[in-house]
Amino acid sequence: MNTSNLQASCSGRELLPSTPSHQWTPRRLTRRGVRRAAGVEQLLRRSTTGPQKPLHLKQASVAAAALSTNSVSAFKPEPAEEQQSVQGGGGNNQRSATDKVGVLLLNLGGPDTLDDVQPFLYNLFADPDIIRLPGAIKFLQPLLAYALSTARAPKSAEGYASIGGGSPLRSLTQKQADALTVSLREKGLNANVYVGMRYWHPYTEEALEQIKRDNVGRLVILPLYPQFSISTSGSSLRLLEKILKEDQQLQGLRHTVIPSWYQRKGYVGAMADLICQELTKFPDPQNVELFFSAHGVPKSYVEEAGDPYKEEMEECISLIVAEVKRRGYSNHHTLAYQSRVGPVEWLQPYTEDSIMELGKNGTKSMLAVPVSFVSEHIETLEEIDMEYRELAEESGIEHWGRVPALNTNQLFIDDLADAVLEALPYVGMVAKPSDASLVPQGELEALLQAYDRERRALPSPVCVCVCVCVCVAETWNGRLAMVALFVIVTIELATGQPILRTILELD
Ligand SMILES: C=CC1=C(C)c2cc3[nH]c(cc4nc(cc5[nH]c(cc1n2)c(C)c5CCC(=O)O)C(CCC(=O)O)=C4C)c(C)c3C=C
Ligand SMILES: [Fe+2]
Repeated sequence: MNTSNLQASCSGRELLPSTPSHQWTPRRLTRRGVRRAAGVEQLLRRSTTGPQKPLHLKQASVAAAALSTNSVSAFKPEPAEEQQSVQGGGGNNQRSATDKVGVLLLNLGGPDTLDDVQPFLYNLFADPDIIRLPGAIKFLQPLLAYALSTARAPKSAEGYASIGGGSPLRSLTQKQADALTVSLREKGLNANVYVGMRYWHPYTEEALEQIKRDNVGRLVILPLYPQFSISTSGSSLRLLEKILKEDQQLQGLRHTVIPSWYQRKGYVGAMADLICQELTKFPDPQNVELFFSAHGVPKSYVEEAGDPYKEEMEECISLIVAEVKRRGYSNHHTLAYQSRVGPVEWLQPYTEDSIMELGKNGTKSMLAVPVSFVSEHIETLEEIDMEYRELAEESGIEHWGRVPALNTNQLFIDDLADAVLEALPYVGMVAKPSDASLVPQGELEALLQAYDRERRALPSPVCVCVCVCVCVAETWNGRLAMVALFVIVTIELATGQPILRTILELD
């Protein structure tokens, strides 16, 4: 496919040439294009001034939506090794015709055994996108992560023990990768699919080592989270950015990111299929509450840092509900947020409160629909299937069901394959799909910048609770907090008393 073919197949889009890694300097902008690009800057600048709608990130996903509406037939991949990619004008692109294609699936990871639970939790709490400390005490993060992971490990391990002694995430994600490889091959693309986990094996670093060994030249990066959150896809992309920057060999690797994909027809359709299948198991399918339960994030992520997660989640639910309705079910539905950690406020309503409220108001049948994750994991198998089910029964709900995770659902996997094929022409390029889609798709740094400025304003849940316990002051005194935190952790480590656990209400 040459440039003109590509532009024809992506009608309405202006494609910009590849730029040197991590520099977004669109060179072939039209006058109108320049105005539009300025618009991106304006959006980003606007976003630093306070808690507003995260338009810029919204548009990252609109860009993805625009890509995703491109039918596969518009992009006809050539057979395997003869794949032609776009000659976008950049020097690097000259190599693209026979470059090996890789797909990197990003996911959270989970402990394989009970012994892995504490070190897994350590990795999680050591992530500055999960716990943000003010600059002056950043150096304490490893110590804090150690204290928190040690305090939480027994409770977490109990949960993992109840689902078979470890997380099923590793094997399920590998199965998804295998299924995606097959689906891509059936669609004409011979690609290697890699799994890169954020907090456990196989780590993202391990995946990238393999990518180097395999001499991959074009990489499509696909976080396995349908909706974008700073704490999930954002964290993985930030790590990737760091690795790509530091590794000489990887700097030649051209890539593109699919930031979120909750709006894709295949994903929405597969979710609607599963919901309708489960509804038929109830005595009165039309009178079942559709109870969407999403993993929560601290409220400040959305309201202060501009995380688009809530907005994308709400849009996702409305698309699924509309699809379910098209199939003849007009059931009432609720969206609630689960898996809160620590004492700060998370997105509301909380799942447990909603279940009790619905029960109190006379709901007798409930179908739980997990939506923020596409594999079974501890929060579906333990939290929903055990804890919330029990709570529902205690709240007077007589009929209970749960929609299974998509795992390797064929419609879903084929849709992911289509998403990869549609993204492939954008590898190493910056795409400006339409007036409504201004955020560059091509470079990690450009994508990350879309949230980075606001992320700096992100208050840490831990910072907040330490504030409450130590100084109960209106203003944050960094030095005092640093000393206090250090003292607490030291006393806890010395005495074995769970001071932090008590403060953070981790039980
Ligand atoms: C979209 C999904 C997820 C978001 C958003 C998210 C944010 C988030 N999570 C924590 C803390 C923990 N998460 C834990 C496990 C876990 N989290 C997700 C998904 C999201 N997290 C999954 C799929 C899993 C399970 C992995 C598995 O092994 O099956 C855990 C460990 C388990 C436990 O102890 O409960 C913690 C802790 C925070 C603080 C956060 C946002 C800031
Ligand atoms: Fe989580």
